[in-house]
Amino acid sequence: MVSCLDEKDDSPLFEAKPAGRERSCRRLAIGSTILGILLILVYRWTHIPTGGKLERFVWIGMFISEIWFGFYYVLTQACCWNPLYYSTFKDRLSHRFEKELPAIDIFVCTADSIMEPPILVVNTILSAMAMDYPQQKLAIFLSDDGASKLMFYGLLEAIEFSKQWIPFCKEFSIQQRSPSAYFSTISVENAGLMDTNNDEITAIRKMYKEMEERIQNAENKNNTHPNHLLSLLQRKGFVDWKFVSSNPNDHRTVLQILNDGRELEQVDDQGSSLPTVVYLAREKSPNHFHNFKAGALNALIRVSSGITNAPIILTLDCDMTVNNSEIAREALCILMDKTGDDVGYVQFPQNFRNTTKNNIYGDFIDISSKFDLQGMNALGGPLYIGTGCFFRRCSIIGKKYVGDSSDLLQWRKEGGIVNTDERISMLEQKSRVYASCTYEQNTLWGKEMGVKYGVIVEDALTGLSIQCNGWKSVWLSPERKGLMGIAPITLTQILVQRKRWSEGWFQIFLSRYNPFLYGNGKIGILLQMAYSSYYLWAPFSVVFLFYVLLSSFALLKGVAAFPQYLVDTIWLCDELGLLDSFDGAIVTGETLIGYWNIQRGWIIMRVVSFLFGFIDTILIKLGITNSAFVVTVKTTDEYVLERYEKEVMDFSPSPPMLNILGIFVTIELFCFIGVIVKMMMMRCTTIILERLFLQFVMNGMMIAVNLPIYNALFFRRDGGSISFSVTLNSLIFAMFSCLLVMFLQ
Ligand SMILES: O=c1ccn([C@@H]2O[C@H](COP(=O)(O)OP(=O)(O)O[C@H]3O[C@H](CO)[C@@H](O)[C@H](O)[C@H]3O)[C@@H](O)[C@H]2O)c(=O)[nH]1
Ligand SMILES: [Mn+2]
Repeated sequence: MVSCLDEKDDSPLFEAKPAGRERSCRRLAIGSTILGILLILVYRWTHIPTGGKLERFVWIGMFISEIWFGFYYVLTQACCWNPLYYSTFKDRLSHRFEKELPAIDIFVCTADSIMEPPILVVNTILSAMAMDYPQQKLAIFLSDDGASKLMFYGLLEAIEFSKQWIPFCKEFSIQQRSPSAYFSTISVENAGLMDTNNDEITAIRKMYKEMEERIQNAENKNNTHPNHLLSLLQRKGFVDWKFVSSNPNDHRTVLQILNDGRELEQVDDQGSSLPTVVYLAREKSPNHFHNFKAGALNALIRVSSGITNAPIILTLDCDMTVNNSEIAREALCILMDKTGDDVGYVQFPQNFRNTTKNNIYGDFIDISSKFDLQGMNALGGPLYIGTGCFFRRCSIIGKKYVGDSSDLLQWRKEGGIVNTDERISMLEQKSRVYASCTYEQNTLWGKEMGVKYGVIVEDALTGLSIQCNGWKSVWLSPERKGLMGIAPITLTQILVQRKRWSEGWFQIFLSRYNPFLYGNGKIGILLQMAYSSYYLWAPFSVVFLFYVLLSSFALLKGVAAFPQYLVDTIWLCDELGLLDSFDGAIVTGETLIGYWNIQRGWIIMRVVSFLFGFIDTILIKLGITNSAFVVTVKTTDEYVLERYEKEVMDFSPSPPMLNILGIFVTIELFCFIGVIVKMMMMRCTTIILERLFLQFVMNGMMIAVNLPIYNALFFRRDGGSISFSVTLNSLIFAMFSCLLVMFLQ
């Protein structure tokens, strides 16, 4: 390795490597698949049946769906065309810039102290405070849309604990800077460390446990606060809290600078300064619409600009803890390099610390990350995915890109310094207006400035508009995972989350921000395609349902939906996602069962989440409903957790939207049974099988892949199964529609 001192001062801080051989292989695969698709479409076109009406209808229906699938396939492959991998040289960064590293404002959003318990958020905050970075240059801004006193109290506890935690992390070079995550992995990861420093670890662990207990007690009994915090509480006072009723949606702004990193009033055990910590619950009133997380982020952008105004902003969800202590340095290698001047944000992947071995809900996020989002690097860069993203303040505020390379150093001088003349309370006073309900009236906030309003996936829309303002973005995936969050652990949680995503994305597609229109001339066509492949999840569901049901009903009727050629098997499998992402699954280290689960995951998402996302989007367009940001639950009861750990699918609490899944799988089952009965009665197995082979296989596969759903519908009796009313509805509706089809002429 070259020593730092030998480096010339303009040696690059990062490197972007195209994938050589891999790229050729992918292109070959894409090319041949597209060729296959075209051949199939030509075959469909030239072989439209001339006979019965029903035969024609089925054939043309399948044909139209396949045109869509083919089109969609092309969209998705834009990402795979030219993978580009970034790597960084952190030693060069510290050699050259250690003293001038820019200040960073870290935004953590939370919304509900029941669904997102304070101890979880406290861990996120501690992990960010303890990052490997000059602590006096860090500022944590917590936005609490739940306006919870408990959360506020948790934040005070976090500051106290950080005085021991930060020096501890530094002394032992701990990577995992969330205490709870660290203590749960410690025995495995740091066995050696354990031996020699047992005492210190035991002591800090005990301290953490006590804090955890105090926070939990406060939750349970609304307890009084422990002595060592009383003085702090008295001094800071719950001034603002006096005006907060129990209603989190109707209160004035609560803004408190709990620690000012530059004042050195609070230091850690080693005498070093702590990061600045600010609590914000923006003003809420029933007369104003608050734009969910987007509104919270914009309030944070403004409030922080009055306090620290750091040139770099990191956004974190309340469950995203720092897992790689050097992420800030990783990101700055890109943002501070002179060739990175046009990079508006650096996005880290979302990783989860609670995944199970076989990916029980078949979540495809990992595969998306490794392929699609990674693949966007060469096209201009990935979407912003809401968490784990380092922005230049000016890119997110929305100043048009001017290409001035000195920008970052300039801000560094301005940012990160509180005017010492201003007392903290004056500063609070001044900044409070930025978080008021009315501040944004008649401004460009949410439109041209800051995080964009109007859709419930503020992240995707904001990323797109930053791109369209001329910035690039980078997907950075260091070997040691940057951040770790909590993945949904029941089917309902994941269904609700994916419905929100598919709905928000489709809203973007139908809005004036449609990437093909809005991005026209601003971002490349491949990037427009890549983004659209996500934005079209919702309508995909409709075609998917139509295709699968048409083929199954046709099977029941004895009408052929496919020609009798083997080549279609491959095509068919591809479309059903049965071969979908096999290479992806292998590369991301999925087990075979995990791969199988991913196939089910896609089916369930399409049948339920994306379908409801689609319907809701249409209703919103028609002005019939409004969308809401339903927060993903991040707590759990012990039975749910037990099922999750055993990898048993959990359908509780069986929400009404499960009806559609039940009906779908039951129809599939009835069609399959129907055709078998028919074969036995008519003794014409071979004829039926010959003509309808592919449909038969497809139907059979659907049933095989969905076995856990049948189990929950008809056999399971535990708390995680599907409720009886859903089972009943499924049977009735499926029976009714199969009978209807059978008597159709
Ligand atoms: O009115 C709200 C609603 C949500 N949140 C916060 O937003 C974050 C994300 O919410 P979560 O329920 O965890 O949603 P996910 O689906 O897991 O989030 C993904 O998708 C969201 C967009 O739908 C992005 O905002 C997130 O960053 C991204 O991780 C959480 O910290 C919430 O506390 C708010 O601050 N205010
Ligand atoms: Mn989340």
